[in-house]
Amino acid sequence: MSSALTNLLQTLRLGPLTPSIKSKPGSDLIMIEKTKAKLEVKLVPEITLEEVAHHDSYDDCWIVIYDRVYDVTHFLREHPGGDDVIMDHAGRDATIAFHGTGHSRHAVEQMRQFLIGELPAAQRIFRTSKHRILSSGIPE
Ligand code: HEM
Repeated sequence: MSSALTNLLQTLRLGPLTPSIKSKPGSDLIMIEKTKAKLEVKLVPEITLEEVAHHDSYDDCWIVIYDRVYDVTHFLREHPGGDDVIMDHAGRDATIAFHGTGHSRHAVEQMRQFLIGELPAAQRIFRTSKHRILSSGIPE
């Protein structure tokens, strides 16, 4: 762990991370792990809506959810809700459909592995250029 992260956690009075210790529900370690997860910001390239629109087929399927771009080509066949509902939004914004389905936290976590980019600031609806979330209920 970098000393900068150690210092930050100590400043937050969370103490140093101890990866070998298993966290128990309700323990401080859970808080430390959540803080650590928030600090791990994945840097992804900017991808415009125009570029996303080129990826609208079964063999090459990108969608936009909450201003982030996901390549779901290999997930289509595994999607519990079926491939057709995602294909309806291939190459386009699927936020309302995704949100309207009421996906579980598991689904939101699973989505992360397909992240390939985010919209440029001028095309974002939900997040500002500094990644501040503009509405509640949007996954970080
Ligand atoms: C990367 C994007 C997506 C991921 C990772 C994902 C994941 C999942 C998962 C794990 C489920 C099982 C139920 C749950 O845990 O919530 C599910 C169900 C479902 N999803 Fe998605 N999904 C994605 C995108 C979409 C989109 C764009 C739509 C568009 C409408 C959609 C529609 C549905 C529907 C209709 C169900 C079935 C709900 C039910 O039968 O109760 N999903 N999805």
